[in-house]
Amino acid sequence: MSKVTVVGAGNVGATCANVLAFNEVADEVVMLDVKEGVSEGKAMDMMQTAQLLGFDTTVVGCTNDYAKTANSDVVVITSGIPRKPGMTREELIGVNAGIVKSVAGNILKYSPDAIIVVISNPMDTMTYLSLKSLGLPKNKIIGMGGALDSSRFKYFLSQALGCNANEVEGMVIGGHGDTTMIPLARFATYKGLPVSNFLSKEQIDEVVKSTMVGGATLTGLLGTSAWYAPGAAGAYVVESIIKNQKKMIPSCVALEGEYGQSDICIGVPAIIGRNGVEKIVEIELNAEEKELFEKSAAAVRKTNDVLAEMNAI
Ligand SMILES: NC(=O)c1ccc[n+]([C@@H]2O[C@H](COP(=O)([O-])OP(=O)(O)OC[C@H]3O[C@@H](n4cnc5c(N)ncnc54)[C@H](O)[C@@H]3O)[C@@H](O)[C@H]2O)c1
Ligand SMILES: O=C(O)C[C@H](O)C(=O)O
Repeated sequence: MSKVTVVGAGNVGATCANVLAFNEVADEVVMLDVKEGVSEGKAMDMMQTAQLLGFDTTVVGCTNDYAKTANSDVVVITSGIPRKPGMTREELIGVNAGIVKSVAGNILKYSPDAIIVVISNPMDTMTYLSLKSLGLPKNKIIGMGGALDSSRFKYFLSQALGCNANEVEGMVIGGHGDTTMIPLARFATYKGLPVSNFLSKEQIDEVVKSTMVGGATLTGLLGTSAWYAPGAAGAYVVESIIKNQKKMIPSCVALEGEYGQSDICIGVPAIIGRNGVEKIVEIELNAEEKELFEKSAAAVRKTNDVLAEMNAI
């Protein structure tokens, strides 16, 4: 019997729960929100698709009732405010730090063994906050950003290549921010061949730029931030945990010396399985990529420093 809780039944949380149910990733999916009746309503709506779509997962909604989340194997935290056009993710820290900290504490009371997947923004800092405030082993806290950013990278590459996105491989590491993401173009491939065989430097630079502001572009179009790919990316990480798939997923994890960094949570390739972060994969970065990674880590640290100023850690 596997159980996943999604906290925050807004755009991202409900989409994540829907994908988890549709793909029968877990036997039970619980959605929890502070808004009276919203989780219950969305859960009922999803359950009314079960016969149409043919899934057997049970979806349960609740209003702030953490007892219903008890003994979850994985808990996904999406609670908090999204940005509006023109804002950065970092500007959300003032409101979201308090929400994420209290949610994470409540979750731990009922599911002490759960693996926690943090989605709320600014995600790298919210992951660091969860790690520091919960005192859990570092393998149990995973920030989701790299799965989404890599998916966007592959999308933009496929558009430039004029090919099927499923034939493209690529990874984005670093922070989940408009200026901190590092799409690793040097390692990106189309059918196993370096994309530089097919695209000019200018085209690749354009893809990198579009990827980095992928979230901001959608926020401009939608008036709030995106949810289909973010929700699906959250479910993709959860599936690798629940089914012990041990996929290599660029994820925000605690570093202790890897990539020359310590006391930080930031995006690097990691093997994600039943124990959460099973292994951090160290890839050989060149001088330019190393410099970008150091700059990205410095920016993430600067946002983490705000947590102390707020007395959140
Ligand atoms: N890491 C990523 O890749 C990524 C991707 C997309 C969105 N996000 C972030 O995810 C968060 C949610 O985005 P969204 O579009 O779903 O927003 P949303 O406003 O649609 O949903 C957020 C939900 O959280 C709920 N909530 C607020 N406080 C709560 C609490 N204490 N307990 C439980 N629920 C609470 C709200 O009632 C709301 O329903 C934002 O911070 C956004 O920036 C991150
Ligand atoms: O862009 C945002 O603020 C939401 C999210 O981090 C995203 O990348 O879609």
